[in-house]
Amino acid sequence: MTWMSLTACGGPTSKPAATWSTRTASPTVSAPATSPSTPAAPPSATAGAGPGEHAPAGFVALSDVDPTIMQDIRYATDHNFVGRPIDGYVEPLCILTRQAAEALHRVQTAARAHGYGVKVYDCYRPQRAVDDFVRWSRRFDEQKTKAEFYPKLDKSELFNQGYIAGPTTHSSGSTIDLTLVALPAHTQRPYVDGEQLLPCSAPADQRFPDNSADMGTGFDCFDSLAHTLDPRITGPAMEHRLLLKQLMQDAGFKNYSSEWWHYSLTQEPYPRKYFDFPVARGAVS
Ligand SMILES: C[C@@H](N)C(=O)N[C@H](C)C(=O)O
Ligand SMILES: [Zn+2]
Repeated sequence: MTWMSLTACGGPTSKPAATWSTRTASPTVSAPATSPSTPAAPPSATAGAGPGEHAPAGFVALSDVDPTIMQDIRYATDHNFVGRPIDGYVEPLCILTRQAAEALHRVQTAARAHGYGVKVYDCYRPQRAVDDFVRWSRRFDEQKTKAEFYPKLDKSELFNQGYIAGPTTHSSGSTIDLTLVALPAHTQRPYVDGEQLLPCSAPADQRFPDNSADMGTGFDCFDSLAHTLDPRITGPAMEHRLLLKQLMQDAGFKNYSSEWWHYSLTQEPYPRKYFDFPVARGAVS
């Protein structure tokens, strides 16, 4: 994907969506809070959900709350486990409930005292994106980025083993996938669609050169090495995971033990609501 997909807020990601309006409140889908779960019965949140929907009250663009938090919104790009932009990601943008965004701003302030900044990979995730993941998981011939994101796992296991959830708490707007970046942040080279892929579970100098602190694996590495407290992760990588965990817990977030990058606000304003408005500037303007 392009260089422009990795930005600090206030950069090129924050341009307004040009083509769609804000005519209705977003529908929600209520589904059992069984995250993560299997893809057997995807919710039908997309029914009647056109591209003109607006976020409910209380959703914000993270860049409006803290423009210093870096954003690398992978599902708006080719650099993710599917290998193309995902349905519903109109723009590479982090949208969150105001409570989650303000809590993340506190994390950013605390992280700076340790010499780090926060970088988000995913924030609010529309239900239509989850439905896209489910459809993709059933097409066994599509393995474009297996070599990087799930080199040791069969694709059919990704939902079963809890690496992808449907429904997901991301759709409630208070769950974030994120990492820490040592400051000053190094420039990260762009991912080029079709480039040779390196396994996310390889040592830091042998995987995609993300500018984040070494967390022991890359983001969305569907491998047991990504389990937050996996005992094979030691030294600086485990220290980075534990620092992120402490900073996030102090701000009211809880980690998902199978993914070092996945955190949910414990006191979230929309529990078990699965929204489906698009990820686009116009949804929160
Ligand atoms: C897909 C990954 N980034 C993630 O967020 N996984 C959890 C389990 C989810 O989908 O909720
Ligand atoms: Zn997540």
